[in-house]
Amino acid sequence: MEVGFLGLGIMGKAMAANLLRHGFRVTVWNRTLSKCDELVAMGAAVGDTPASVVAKCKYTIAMLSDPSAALSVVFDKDGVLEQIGEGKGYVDMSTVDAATSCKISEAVKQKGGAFVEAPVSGSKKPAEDGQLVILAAGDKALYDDMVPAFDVLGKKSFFLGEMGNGAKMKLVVNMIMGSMMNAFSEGLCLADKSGLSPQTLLDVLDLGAIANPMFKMKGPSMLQGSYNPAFPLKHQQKDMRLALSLGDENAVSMPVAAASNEACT
Ligand SMILES: NC(=O)C1=CN([C@@H]2O[C@H](COP(=O)(O)OP(=O)(O)OC[C@H]3O[C@@H](n4cnc5c(N)ncnc54)[C@H](OP(=O)(O)O)[C@@H]3O)[C@@H](O)[C@H]2O)C=CC1
Ligand SMILES: O=CCCC(=O)O
Repeated sequence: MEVGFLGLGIMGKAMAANLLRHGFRVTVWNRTLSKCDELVAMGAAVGDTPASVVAKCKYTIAMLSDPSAALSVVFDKDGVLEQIGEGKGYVDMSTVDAATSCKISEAVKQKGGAFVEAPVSGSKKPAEDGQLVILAAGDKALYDDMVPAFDVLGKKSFFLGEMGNGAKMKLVVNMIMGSMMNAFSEGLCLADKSGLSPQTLLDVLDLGAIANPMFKMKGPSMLQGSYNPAFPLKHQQKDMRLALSLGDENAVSMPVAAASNEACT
């Protein structure tokens, strides 16, 4: 199966590498083209523009920072829209809002192409290990075509129905995660400043009802003050902001998320 891959950041690089390791023919593109070099060394081809990748590949995946980047890659000069068409599919796995997904979907469909939004839960290591959770929505036929790729990229894929449901599910998940991480950070600080051992707190939490893989993974690094980004704070804050907008659209009061968003800013 030949796949185009647009966006080789923390996630995209790991995901494209995974596809290559599993025998997919992959043509990559990144705004900063030099980031393609590592994937080329693994056997990837390179496209000069998003349009050239879409022209070459029946299916193209994108993994980009935010709504602005996702829209730019589709609508700008040399973008996806210049080459998408009948028989081609575009899959955006970035974390964006539903309105962005729907705008891309309408434009791709007008050109005769098919579109699936498929944001993911799971960070850098799950991306490297093919253990992401894929939250897809949109064109069911394209989703079905992409299952072999999704099965390599993730441990579970959900098809959530109409366009926008993938984006909304992802934003709800990351709103909860951002709120949890704020409480976790405050708890570690309170333990430390009140004379308790933060390590003992990690041990207690890991044995109790609120034990979870994220605290177990992030806790030790936080105690060591090691913050090598797996999920950049700018993206978590983007997600909190988009989730709060989703709350506003649905008249849902979210004071915890609002406070957490302020802490991310
Ligand atoms: N990191 C994580 O743990 C997770 C991240 N996500 C989501 O996945 C997406 C990618 O995240 P991540 O890989 O961490 O982010 P990075 O910041 O590492 O990479 C962002 C990518 O987007 C590209 N980009 C940014 N702006 C533009 C633009 N205007 N035009 C074209 N390309 C652009 C960057 O290109 P360049 O290299 O040129 O800057 C890069 O390839 C985000 O939506 C994020 O919220 C989802 C799950 C987990
Ligand atoms: O969007 C990124 C979330 C990171 C994770 O799910 O661990």
